[in-house]
Amino acid sequence: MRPDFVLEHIPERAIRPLLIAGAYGTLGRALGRVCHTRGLVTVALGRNQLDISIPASVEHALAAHRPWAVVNAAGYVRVDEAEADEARCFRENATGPAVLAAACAARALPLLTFSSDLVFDGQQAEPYGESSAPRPLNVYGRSKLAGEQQVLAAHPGALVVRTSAFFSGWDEFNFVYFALQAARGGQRFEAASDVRISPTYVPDLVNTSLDLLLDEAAGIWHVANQGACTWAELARASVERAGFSADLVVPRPMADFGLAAARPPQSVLVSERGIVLPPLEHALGRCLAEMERHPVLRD
Ligand SMILES: NC(=O)C1=CN([C@@H]2O[C@H](COP(=O)(O)OP(=O)(O)OC[C@H]3O[C@@H](n4cnc5c(N)ncnc54)[C@H](OP(=O)(O)O)[C@@H]3O)[C@@H](O)[C@H]2O)C=CC1
Ligand SMILES: Cc1cn([C@H]2C[C@H](O)[C@@H](COP(=O)(O)OP(=O)(O)O[C@H]3O[C@@H](C)C(=O)[C@@H](O)[C@H]3O)O2)c(=O)[nH]c1=O
Repeated sequence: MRPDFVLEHIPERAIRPLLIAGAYGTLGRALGRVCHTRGLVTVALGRNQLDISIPASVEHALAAHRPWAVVNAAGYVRVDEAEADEARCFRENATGPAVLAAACAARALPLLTFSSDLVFDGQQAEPYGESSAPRPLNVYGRSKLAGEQQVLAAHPGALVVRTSAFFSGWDEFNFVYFALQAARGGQRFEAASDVRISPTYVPDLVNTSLDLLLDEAAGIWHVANQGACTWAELARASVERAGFSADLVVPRPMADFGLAAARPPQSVLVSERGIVLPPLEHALGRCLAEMERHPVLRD
């Protein structure tokens, strides 16, 4: 059989890479790791190699790497700092994704990008589905909503995954890690007892988002683990399951934290479109098992 005949029958995604923008944040690193496990070839670009808000930078990266699809893991996630840093927050969460979307649309490339539960105001009694009306309460939420709208206007086939409250055993930049770190040091950990969220285990998020991308899903999808709890309940469950006293977790009203940005009292996500992730308890168990191999639980 001639080699060129064989190549004709290999799918594009087996010979062209999946391009990951914002590859060195929590989500970007997890995407790289899961793609490696799944045998998906990637090209991982940090801000120095690809600034998503600069059209020439995006054009250069797409021309140089010829990906079969693009995943945008970049973003501005400092919710309180965003209140006084609106221009940069919008550049990274709205302009950047829109620039990527236009460039991908021009090349008919699939695009996966991420949004947040903070597009909602928390006034609805029930969990939020994809069709629920967004009404953000803070600059970060407004920037994510603008990003969703601008991406889908430029590239109606883009996949926009709304997700929330990451936790992971793969890095130290998340709430579960902070709670365990405090407990391990015998310190009390104050956590909000009046804000309900859908905590999301990053490996589950990444696997499901990649499945949706490979299935050529488009539009807005809610992807979070099944279940909901307050930040205080999440801290308590994490600390207890890791073998520490739950009394170390001190429940407090969110107002006591004096944060710059308003948070919705609830931003629980469900999917009306049929996506179901493993239950939160199961995800937390896997996260803690992963953390046993991590310094947080070692002496
Ligand atoms: N963390 C969470 O709980 C949630 C996150 N999300 C969304 O998930 C995405 C990823 O979040 P997460 O991994 O936590 O964030 P991180 O802050 O860990 O990573 C974001 C990365 O994006 C990079 N970046 C920022 N602006 C640009 C740009 N213009 N061009 C290229 N890279 C850029 C940052 O680089 P640098 O370090 O140089 O700034 C950083 O490496 C975001 O869109 C966020 O809104 C959604 C819901 C929940
Ligand atoms: C540090 C800390 C925070 N909290 C509360 C306040 C806050 O709402 C929440 C987590 O703190 P953060 O400021 O890290 O997260 P916050 O900015 O509220 O959370 C959001 O991050 C952005 C990026 C998103 O898109 C959301 O989905 C959501 O996860 O927990 C405590 O209760 N105790 C603590 O010790």
